[in-house]
Parts: sequence; structure tokens; C-alpha cells
Amino acid sequence: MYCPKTYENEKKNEDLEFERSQSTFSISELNLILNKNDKNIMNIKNEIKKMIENDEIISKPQEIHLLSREEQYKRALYVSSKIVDIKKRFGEIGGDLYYQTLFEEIPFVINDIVFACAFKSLASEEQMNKLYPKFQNYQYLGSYAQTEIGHGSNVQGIETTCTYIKETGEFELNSPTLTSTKYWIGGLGKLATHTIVFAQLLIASSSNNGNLKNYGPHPFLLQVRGLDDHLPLKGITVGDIGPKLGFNSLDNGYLRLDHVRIPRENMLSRFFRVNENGEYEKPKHPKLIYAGMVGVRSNMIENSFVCLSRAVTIAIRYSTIRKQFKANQSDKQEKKIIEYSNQMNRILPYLAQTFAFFFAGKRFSVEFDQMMIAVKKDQDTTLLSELHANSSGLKSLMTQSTSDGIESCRLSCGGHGYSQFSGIPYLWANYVHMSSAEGESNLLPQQTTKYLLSILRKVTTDLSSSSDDKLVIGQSVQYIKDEFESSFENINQFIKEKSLNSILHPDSLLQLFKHRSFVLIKSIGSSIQEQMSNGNKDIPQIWSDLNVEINHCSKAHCQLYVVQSFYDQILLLSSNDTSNSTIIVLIQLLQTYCVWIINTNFVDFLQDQYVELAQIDFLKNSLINFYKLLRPNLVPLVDSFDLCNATLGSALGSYNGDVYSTLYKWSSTQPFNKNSIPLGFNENIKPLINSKL
Ligand SMILES: CCCCCCCCCCCCC/C=C/C(=O)SCCNC(=O)CCNC(=O)[C@H](O)C(C)(C)COP(=O)(O)OP(=O)(O)OC[C@H]1O[C@@H](n2cnc3c(N)ncnc32)[C@H](O)[C@@H]1OP(=O)(O)O
Ligand SMILES: Cc1cc2nc3c(=O)[nH]c(=O)nc-3n(C[C@H](O)[C@H](O)[C@H](O)COP(=O)(O)OP(=O)(O)OC[C@H]3O[C@@H](n4cnc5c(N)ncnc54)[C@H](O)[C@@H]3O)c2cc1C
Repeated sequence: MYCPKTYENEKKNEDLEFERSQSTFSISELNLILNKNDKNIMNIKNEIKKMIENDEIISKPQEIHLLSREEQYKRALYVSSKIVDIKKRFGEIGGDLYYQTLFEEIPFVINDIVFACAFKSLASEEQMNKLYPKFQNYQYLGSYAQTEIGHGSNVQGIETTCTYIKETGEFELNSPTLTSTKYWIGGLGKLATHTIVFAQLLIASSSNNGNLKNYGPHPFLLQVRGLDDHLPLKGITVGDIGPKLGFNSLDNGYLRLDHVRIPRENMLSRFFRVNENGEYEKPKHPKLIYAGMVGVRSNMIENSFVCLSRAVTIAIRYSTIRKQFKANQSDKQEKKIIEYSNQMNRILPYLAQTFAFFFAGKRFSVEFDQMMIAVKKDQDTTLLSELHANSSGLKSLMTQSTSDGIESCRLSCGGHGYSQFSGIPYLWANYVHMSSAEGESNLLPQQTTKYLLSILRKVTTDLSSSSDDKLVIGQSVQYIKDEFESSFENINQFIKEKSLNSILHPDSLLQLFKHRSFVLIKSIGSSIQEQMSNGNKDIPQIWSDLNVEINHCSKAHCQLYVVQSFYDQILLLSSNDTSNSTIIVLIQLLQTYCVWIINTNFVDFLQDQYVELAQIDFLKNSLINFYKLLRPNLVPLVDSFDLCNATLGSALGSYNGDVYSTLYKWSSTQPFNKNSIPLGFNENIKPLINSKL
């Protein structure tokens, strides 16, 4: 591990040293688990941390808050340039781990993740071999231009056109209206040399009397800037969209195209193409064009653990150092704020969630990679529907709940949590876009529930009937079939037999989550059926009226996915040589997460008297007991994330906890304090102070 060793010569905070002495499990063993038991990953991370903490600029993340937009961006380009050294030393994996270790976001993340996901999914092998190395080596810098100022969620509604010109064998890209202006395009405002433009593909067809036929949105590679002078090319208007809530080290851009010609070969043609005669060869699955977005959502799902772990680390270390009020006047010291149960209630559910999200993200990324291999091999889309549904719901749940967790951790630090020097406001401001970007969190869960309803339909109708036999019942939705086939009595018996305590067994908790999700899916299906049997045929309106329940249903399914992932990993770890003490604390974290979700969604679990009020009451009262069980291990648990100080950028959460001296030093040395008399004072305020009434 990086932290203990690197900071061993620093002044120790006695509170943190005491907390570390209470650990009941092996921190390094848990850290290895959080690195997927891959010592190579750990070593690369440690090398990157060393590089970052020794870099004159990157080692001082707190200085970001003192810079103008231009200075922030200049700093970001410097930090971006360092990734080349990282990749030379460690290859592609070094890039991912570099991003996970940086305090700040950098524009290269678009080329390396957003553009890369799309290009690797949509480009043909020939295009990959010819072009991708240039993006990997940053000779080209890519971006992804799908959203327009008038359309984001509704991809089918985008207005940019791409017309095939048979005479010259070219495509012509055009922005026909103001609302067709590409907007929000990450990395495009100042940096990108290329972008993947999504445009309505128009081809004149003899079968359509020579009129243009629209084949829907397709991806086209466009060079935006000259490689020698970095100026926009002919017909291209491009710029930065302006200041944002956060993510300001990135240049989100706008783009307008004035009849820009590109070669026919610039259509990304893994799944579809236009031949020189203007004939369109369609994909095996109509939505393979969206595969790139699933890839970025997979990154965001994995990244929720990365960001939430930073917030809980800062909040827990600070909460074991900060003291307020004596419990008894005779006490020598005031009470550590972590000892207040409402302080624990602000932080510990999200500590448990951090671990839950790690295991869920780990599982999803394996499933995503398996799906992409199948899709690329022979456009085998068997797994695509399930992956799209799960990525939509999980990305929505995990990003929103991570944002909530970062904010809860900020609140737990009191006034100091509102200082940029706590490291939390910047983390939060840079993170919250994840609920909008790559698919809005009110929109995507509908895709999940639509899929769940199709599985319920398949399960409940006779398999020989018209049910969609292409639809495979994937592993993550097998519970729908099981719940449907298990008589209610059996399941009910399963829970009722449980004595109060055993309802806390992970098997029982998992079963509660399965049944909860099944009941919600069934309820929506029944509501739609009821509306239709009452003669209402306006399906879009019925669906819109049910939006809230639909999104909640997706959330329940995804929370089950998280619980199942966490529990499966614990069972796997306990079957190999993981020490029992680590397993015990992981089970406590799983139980804390489950009971917290149950406590905040009581109605779901009471829906069909599946559990009795006495059991719910018992669960409600058990949360505080889990907090107490976890209490001795709180600092060791966040130490197991092994986050270096330059990653946290926090005066409140550093490894050795020198909170007050760091906070005062950063405050007193900031440039704003260089001059006692602030700019503007003499001309605006001094006359008032000196005025005579
Ligand atoms: C490593 C550490 C660092 C990590 C850092 C993290 C990430 C990096 C930082 C990120 C920075 C931000 C970058 C942001 C980029 C962007 O925002 S890019 C733009 C994103 N835009 C969207 O997400 C738009 C959302 N809208 C849609 O996806 C679609 O419009 C829709 C909502 C899915 C609707 O699709 P539509 O075609 O209109 O119709 P439907 O009828 O709903 O779908 C038809 C069928 O197709 C299936 N389907 C839809 N989408 C997909 C898909 N992606 N994959 C597979 N299948 C899909 C859908 O289920 C339907 O299927 P059937 O029901 O069987 O017909
Ligand atoms: C930081 C950031 C980076 C981004 N980077 C990129 C990028 O690199 N490339 C790119 O192409 N795009 C990018 N985007 C754009 C992003 O993909 C869109 O903002 C997102 O898809 C949402 O679309 P919209 O903004 O048009 O919102 P809208 O679709 O207009 O949604 C607005 C509101 O209406 C609701 N709504 C819309 N439709 C429905 C419906 N059917 N049912 C219920 N509610 C609905 C939404 O839930 C939302 O609450 C980025 C955005 C951000 C914030």
C-alpha cells in the first residue's frame, strides 16, 4: 500500500493513530481485494501516486481553486501531457489508473474514454487499424458530437444531416438549423482535432423516386481542426460553451457545419455502411449505433466507487478528529463528532455503498466486456438488450446516489465542508453532471423497466406463444422467472419462518430485494394492462403517467443487482483464502447497505404483506446497531482505499490528519491575502467610510 509507508515520517495525529489501532481486519488484504487481487494494478497505482505527489504542480490540487478559467485550462493541459509518460511506462491500463488517481478532471478523458468507447465500438477493423493508433498517441484528439442545442435525450430527433453525394462518393455534413448546433461536446471547444458527428443519414434512392430517404442517426468521423495550425477547417464553426457548475478544466464545445464534405470512408462502418452506389447495408441490430454510449456508462458505473471513496475518506477521517461538546462536564475532551448517531447516519450508509458499488461496478464491467466481444465477433446481440437495460439503470442509480453521498459527506464536515480546501465541493461540482451526461437519469431508467416488463411478459405468457423468443432471460433477471414460478406461499413462508434476527442474514435480505423488485415490475405491468382494458389506447400517455413508478422500478432492480453483486463476491472471497475478519466486515457493510435501503423504501417491502410490521420495525432499529459494529473499523476501512493526499486535495482528510494547520496554511497563503487592501476598496469603499454624515 502507498499511504502508510509514504507518510510514515510525518507528524501523527493521535486520534487517527488510535482509530487505526482498533482495526479488526487486514487493511492491506482489503486493499488488494479493491484492486481486483491484481498486484500489478496496485504497483502501477503506487507509481502514479508517487509521480503525482512529486510533481511541482499536480501535488498541489488546492491551487486549482485559485485560478481563472484560462489558468485552470492551462494547468489541465499540463496535467494531460503527463499521461503520455504514464502510458509509455504502463500502457493503456496506466491511463485508466491515472484518471482514478487525479484530483482534477482533464480534457484527455474525452479522447481516452468517451471518444475511445464510441470509436472502438463503431469503427470497422480497417478504420481501427488505420486511425486508432493516432488517437492513442495523441497525434489526433477525438471527441463525440451527438447532442445538439435542441436535442440530447432524443437521439432520433437530432437535426444535423449527412447526405450521400453519389457523384463524388462523398458525404456532406450540414447544420440546417440553429437547434441543430452540436452543443456540450466534451473536449471540442478548444482541443479536439477530430470528432464523431452523429447525423441523420440521407441517401437519394431510386425506390424513392430519387428523393432523399432518411436512414436515421449514424456516426461519421470529421476532422475539425488543422493538425499544423490547430485552426478550424473550412465550413466549421467551433468554440467553448462557457462556464459550467463544475468540470471547468474541460472545454465542452459547440459546433456548426456548413456543407462540409467528407470521404465515404469516414462513416464508422463496423455495423453498417453505404457502398459507392449509395446502397445502405443495415446492421443486425438497429441500436448498435448506440454501443459507444453503453461503454461510457460502464465507465461511469465503475467510476462511482472512485469518487464516493474520496468523499467518505475525507468525512470519516475528519469526523474522528473533529470534537464538539463534552458529553459530561467532567470529561477531559469534547466528543468526537463521529460518535453522534446522526453524524454516522450521514456517512456510514455511503461508506457501505462505496463497497457495494465497487463490487457492482466490477461485475458490470466484466459483463460489458463479454457482450462487446460477442457483438464484435459476429454482431451477436443476445446480451445487448440486458446490458443496455442494466447500464441505463445502474448508471442512473449509481451516479445519482454517489452525488447524494458526496453531498452528505460535505454536510457532515460542517462549515469546513463548504470550503474548497476540504476537497469536497470541487469533487461534487465535477461529479454531479454524471446524472445528466451520457443519458439523463430521468430518462434512462425507462429503458430498464421497459426491458423488465418484456421479461415479465415472456415469463408469464406461454413460451410457445408470440413472446419474443429472441429475448434471452439473462442472469440479472432470472429472479423474475423464479419469483413468478415460486408460489407466494412458499416465499412468504421463507420469510415468516425467519426469526427476527435471521431476517438479517444476507440470504434473507437478498430474497427481500428480489421480491421487492418483482412486485414493482408486476404492479406496473398490471397498471398498464388495467388502463388498456379500460379502453385507453394512448400507450405513450399511460407510460408518461407512470414515469415515476417506472423509474422507481428500475431503481429497485438495480439495487438488487448491487446487493447480488456484493453478496456473490463475499461468497467467492470466503471460498478462497480471504481471512474471516475481512469477510465479517464485508458482511457488516452489505447488511448496512441493505437495511439502509429497506429503511428508506419501507413501502416497497410492505407492498403485499411480504414481511410483517414487526420485522420492518426490527430492521428499522437495527441500522444503529450496524453503525456500532462498524465503528471500530471506520478509519481502517477508508485507509483500505489507499488514496494519497494529492488525490484527495483536502485539508480535512489527509492521511495524517493535520487538519487545522493545513487549513490555516492554505487560507493564509492564498494570493487573495497578499494585499491587505483588496482591489476596488480605495475607489469604492474608502469614500463611504470617510464620508461625513
Ligand atoms: C477510469 C476513471 C475515469 C472515468 C470517468 C467516467 C467517464 C468519463 C467522463 C464522462 C464525461 C461526460 C461525457 C458525456 C457524453 C455524452 O453525454 S454523449 C451523449 C449521450 N446521450 C445520451 O445518452 C442520449 C440518451 N438517449 C438514448 O440513448 C436514446 O434516445 C434512447 C433513450 C435509448 C431512446 O432510443 P430510441 O432509439 O429513440 O428508441 P427506443 O424505442 O427507446 O429504443 C429502440 C430499441 O433500441 C434499444 N436500445 C436503445 N438504446 C440502446 C443502446 N444504447 N444499446 C442497445 N440497445 C439500445 C431499446 O432497448 C429498444 O429496444 P427494443 O425495445 O427491443 O425495441
Ligand atoms: C458535463 C456534460 C458533458 C457532456 N458531454 C457530451 C459529449 O461529450 N457529447 C455529447 O454528445 N453530449 C454531451 N453531453 C450532453 C448530454 O448527453 C445531454 O445533456 C443529455 O443526454 C441530456 O439531454 P438534454 O440535455 O437535451 O436534456 P433533455 O433531454 O432536454 O432533458 C431535460 C429534462 O427532460 C426530461 N425528459 C426528456 N425526455 C423525457 C422522457 N421521454 N421522459 C421523461 N422525462 C424526459 C429529462 O429527464 C430531463 O429531466 C454532456 C452533458 C454534460 C452536462
